[in-house]
Amino acid sequence: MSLPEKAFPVSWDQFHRDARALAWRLAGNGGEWKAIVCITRGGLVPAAIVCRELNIRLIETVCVASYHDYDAQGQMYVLKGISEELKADGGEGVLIIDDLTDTGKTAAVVRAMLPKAHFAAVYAKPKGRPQVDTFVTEVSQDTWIYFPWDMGFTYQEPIAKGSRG
Ligand SMILES: O=P(O)(O)OC[C@H]1O[C@H](OP(=O)(O)OP(=O)(O)O)[C@H](O)[C@@H]1O
Ligand code: HPA
Ligand SMILES: [Mg+2]
Repeated sequence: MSLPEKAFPVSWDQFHRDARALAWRLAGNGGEWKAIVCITRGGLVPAAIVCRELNIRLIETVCVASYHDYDAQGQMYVLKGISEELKADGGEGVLIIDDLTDTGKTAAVVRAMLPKAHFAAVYAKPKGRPQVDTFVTEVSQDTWIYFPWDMGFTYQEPIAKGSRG
């Protein structure tokens, strides 16, 4: 496993704030969204926050898996697609939500299913940006975002090492 150069750890508080900021941006777009399609699993958390803020009650999932070990992206698997009802009109008025876009490959696969939908992610890396209509924070391509649901509390070595005792 090769670790990425830079780390961007995100706490639950920070994620809640950033997902709410995404909702504010989407509200500012003047959009009336008829449904959310969230890209599992990472998109489930921001989708819960955005649907509460924007009063959207029709929530669909598209189940995509690609990363198996940190920065190694493997084969893309669509485990569950989107309902025919939401795909009608090319997804006009539908909001697609994910936690982030990295290379943009996941976003491209889902966009192809709903070409007229609006794609929103909380975080974006430069390669994925062209796939995203609305996002909150950009981080560099060589940064790995650590989400709070993947983390736990651990002891931190002091910056000046060797002074634990
Ligand atoms: O822009 P890309 O390079 O395609 O990467 C972004 C995708 O990778 C992660 O999902 P992952 O496939 O790891 O599954 P998960 O959401 O179940 O963790 C993340 O949640 C995005 O969906
Ligand atoms: N963090 C977490 N999951 C990811 C990332 C990332 O930076 N890129 C692709 N999946
Ligand atoms: Mg994902």
